[in-house]
Amino acid sequence: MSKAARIAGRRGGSAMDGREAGDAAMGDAVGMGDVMGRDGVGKDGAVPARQESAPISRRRLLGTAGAAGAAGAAGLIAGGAAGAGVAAAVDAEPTALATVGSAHIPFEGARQAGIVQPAQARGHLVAFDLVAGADRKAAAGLMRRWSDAVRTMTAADRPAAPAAYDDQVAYDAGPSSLTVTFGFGRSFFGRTGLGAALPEALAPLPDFPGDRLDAGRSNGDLWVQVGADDALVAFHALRVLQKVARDTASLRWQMSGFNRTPGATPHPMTGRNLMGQIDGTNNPKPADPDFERRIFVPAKGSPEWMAGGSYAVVRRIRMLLDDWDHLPVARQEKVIGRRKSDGAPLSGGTEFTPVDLGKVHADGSLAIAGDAHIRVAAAASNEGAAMLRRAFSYHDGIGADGTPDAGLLFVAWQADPLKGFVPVQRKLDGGDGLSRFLRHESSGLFAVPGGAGKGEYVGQRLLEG
Ligand SMILES: C=CC1=C(C)c2cc3[nH]c(cc4nc(cc5[nH]c(cc1n2)c(C)c5CCC(=O)O)C(CCC(=O)O)=C4C)c(C)c3C=C
Ligand SMILES: [Fe+2]
Repeated sequence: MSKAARIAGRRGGSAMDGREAGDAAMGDAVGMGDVMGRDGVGKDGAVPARQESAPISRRRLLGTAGAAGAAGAAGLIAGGAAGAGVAAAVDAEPTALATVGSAHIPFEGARQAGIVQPAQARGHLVAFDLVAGADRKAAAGLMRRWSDAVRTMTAADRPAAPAAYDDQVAYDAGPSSLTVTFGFGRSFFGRTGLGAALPEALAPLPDFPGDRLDAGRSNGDLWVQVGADDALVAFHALRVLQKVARDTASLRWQMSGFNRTPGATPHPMTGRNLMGQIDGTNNPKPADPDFERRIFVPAKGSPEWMAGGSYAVVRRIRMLLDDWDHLPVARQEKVIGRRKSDGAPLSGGTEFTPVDLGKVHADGSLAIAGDAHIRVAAAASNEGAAMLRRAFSYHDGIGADGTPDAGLLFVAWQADPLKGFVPVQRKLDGGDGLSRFLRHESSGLFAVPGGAGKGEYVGQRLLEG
């Protein structure tokens, strides 16, 4: 193991990065206690940047973050070359770069990782189909091999001897908040003879009139979500999973995305999407009394094997960025219902001020327009329907039409898609001012079971039940 990795490893344990506040608020959700020590909760319900277990002031952490790429790398390289004196200096002056690498999210738990934790800087969404002849037993073997590989890759300490399939791409890096989340698509159940265990909630999503879906990039037998705060760590995890799947499942589609790098902003804040909006503010919060019920299948839920699980709706949503960019900022704000600069609702206040959908101006006009995205999407407009949004942006160059092939890899989590994504998207499809600037290009719905315990694999209750 390299000196850099050892230094990062020593600082590892329960360390976590200085993630954006909105994300952190979400990350403070269920199960975060098993991720790391928690900081206090701010007055807006957001939590400040998480800190290392080693004493390091938040100011210093953030102050070094911007320069971390240069200073941190220089320090680590120097540590490798010049011996103990420099290594001691690196130890005494930890950098934010080392903090990002050593952040560790456990694989094992009642819930799978990658749902309530903040979305990482890098993400890959991938679907696989079982190869011809791969039956339930083969699928169980794959889920065990996948789970064991992820258990190793997400561990705080890397094994001294890498597994045979490990190409060592991420050898020098810490776990970097790596999470891997597994789901089953509707077609999986027919292929494995598990039709009796098919959840009702996996009924195909309705056709929305505005959809422009590419079937080849939609659905799939198995879904894998990889997230990490380091690009090589994320690539490595995906590559290992693909190698491990060989002979049992083949790639159906793959999409790669990104978010802001932890520590890139001078203070923690909710991230922005590629339209420039602060996105994620009004996600359900774990402190909400109905958070659990809305996002996770209850212990006594149906089917039994989905207890502690959730349903992921995955949509590749292209943003028509050239059209959007032509809109003056005031019009853009009207389309969303929030100010672009700071995410404050147009009904007044600051980012986390509750939205007042009833507010009218002196001239009688609505402060938040009738077709504003946050009005049409609000739980209050959809009989309480709610979902946890955890997205990655994507940019795959310029499309055939000469405009950016860019947008949002939108992932919505809920206990029941019929009480989350479906009613909201039905309404957005017809009545959302934002929909003129979006194109839904692919879609998937996946049953994501609860997490694996010690020695277990994800999906064991389904495959061996
Ligand atoms: C079907 C559900 C949703 C889709 C699809 C969707 C796409 C989408 N949204 C944005 C940008 C923003 N969305 C915001 C809020 C928001 N969006 C949804 C649902 C969908 N969005 C909900 C339920 C909410 C919360 C509404 C509320 O109760 O206030 C916001 C505002 C900030 C925030 O609260 O997150 C933005 C900005 C884009 C760009 C997009 C497709 C690419
Ligand atoms: Fe939205």
